[in-house]
Amino acid sequence: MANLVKNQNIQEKLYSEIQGVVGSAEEIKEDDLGKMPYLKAVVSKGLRLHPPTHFVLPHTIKEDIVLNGYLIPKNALANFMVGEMGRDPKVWKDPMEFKPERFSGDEYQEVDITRSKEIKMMPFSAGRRICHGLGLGTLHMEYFLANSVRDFKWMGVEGHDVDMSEKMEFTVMMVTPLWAHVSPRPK
Ligand code: HEM
Repeated sequence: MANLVKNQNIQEKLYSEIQGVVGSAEEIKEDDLGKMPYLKAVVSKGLRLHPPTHFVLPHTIKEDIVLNGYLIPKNALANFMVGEMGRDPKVWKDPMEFKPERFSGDEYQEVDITRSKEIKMMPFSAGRRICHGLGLGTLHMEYFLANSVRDFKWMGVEGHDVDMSEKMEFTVMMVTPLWAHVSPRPK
């Protein structure tokens, strides 16, 4: 939401997509979400830059392996820097830019969320221990976002610039909570 408050053009593009799919229908249904590639791109972009957790759960190495010349011994504990992966300038051009277009169309297909082809970001982790709530979590994010943007316009508040700095708590939180004027959109 912070990125949509900061980038009103992206919020409006998202609103147009939602309007194009559901018009003035009372409720946005789960089936409608599948017809909204830009919505999915906005959610993916948010997860790439701001995964709720910057680490996965620790994993135990089952046998000695050599990775990039480094020995990772059996029984070592390994973790994955999920936050850093999504911001890696070797993988992502302008990594700190919030540009959902990057995930639209063919490129969106390319960055498959289950990471079966390649791993460029892994907010839900990857492989056998991938988050069991991936489907439910994604559905909730898309459903919440689509309904929040369809029914309300989210705008910044004077004197309260959107501050994207983060702090680590149980999950990663904003240092300065988001301030926004939320006004109903015309039906
Ligand atoms: C945006 C929402 C969510 C994100 C980003 C997320 C992310 C993650 C991550 C990174 C892991 C660690 C996986 C690993 O160790 O490799 C994980 C594990 C897990 N998540 Fe989620 N999660 C989300 C929502 C949910 C929800 C809604 C549920 C349940 C309804 C859930 C259930 C689980 C479970 C059971 C595990 C443990 C999997 C295992 O160790 O085998 N998650 N999640």
